[in-house]
Amino acid sequence: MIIAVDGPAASGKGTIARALAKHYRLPHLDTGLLYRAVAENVRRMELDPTIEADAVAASNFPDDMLDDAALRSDDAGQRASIVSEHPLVRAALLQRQRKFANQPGGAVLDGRDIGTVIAPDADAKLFVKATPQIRARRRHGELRERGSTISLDKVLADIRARDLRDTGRNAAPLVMAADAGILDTSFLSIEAAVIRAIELVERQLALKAAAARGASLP
Ligand SMILES: Nc1ncnc2c1ncn2[C@@H]1O[C@H](COP(=O)(O)OP(=O)(O)OP(=O)(O)O)[C@@H](O)[C@H]1O
Ligand SMILES: Nc1ccn([C@@H]2O[C@H](COP(=O)(O)O)[C@@H](O)[C@H]2O)c(=O)n1
Repeated sequence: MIIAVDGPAASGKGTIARALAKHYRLPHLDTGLLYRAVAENVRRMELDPTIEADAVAASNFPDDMLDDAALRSDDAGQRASIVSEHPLVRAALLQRQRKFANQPGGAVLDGRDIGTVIAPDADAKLFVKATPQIRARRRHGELRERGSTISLDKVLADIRARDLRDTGRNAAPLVMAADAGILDTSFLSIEAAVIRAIELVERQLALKAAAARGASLP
């Protein structure tokens, strides 16, 4: 079974995807980390993230780079959204994500284009959202806990800038798949959001099973 979880920055999609992976005993891939690794590699190689050839040259990073704490910074997220605009960078990361999604038994992947590009035939799709202010507050708290002194205003401005780039780019923009279930986590606790996510997945699985039998659900 493949579960696709998409949504904007800090909407809670990673939290939901990890919980679904645990619930259904599936492996999980946070695809944002791949773009963050390219961005971090660009920085280390002293290349320019806005130049496609530079970003492509940095797309071949070692696997253990995905565990690097540097990838979790606000800056790395911003730079990731710059390198992710390049079609050739997206192409360089495509097979790795598809291979993960199509492994025997299935997987849960979260990102921006999982339900639309990476796994358009996923068994269940969620689009996780929350208001920019709530996302900024959550991300700010998380960064402060990790020792960052970044202000809430800066986190909110960065989230808005990232939303604009992610939804406005030509290559695989952030857009909800037509067959995704919407999960607005703005006023849900993590526990309530996870329960709702499982309900949405179960509903989609039941609808697909009924369709396969030629029946319909109430
Ligand atoms: N429903 C919720 N209520 C309160 N806090 C939440 C909720 N969901 C997630 N969080 C917190 O918000 C922060 C961002 O969540 P998470 O990392 O899951 O978002 P994300 O969409 O995966 O972010 P990114 O786009 O950066 O990968 C984390 O600190 C997480 O614990
Ligand atoms: N499938 C994806 C995943 C991520 N991106 C880009 O990477 C940036 C960082 O992602 P996070 O999930 O870690 O916030 C994000 O802003 C996107 O630009 C992507 O394009 N496609």
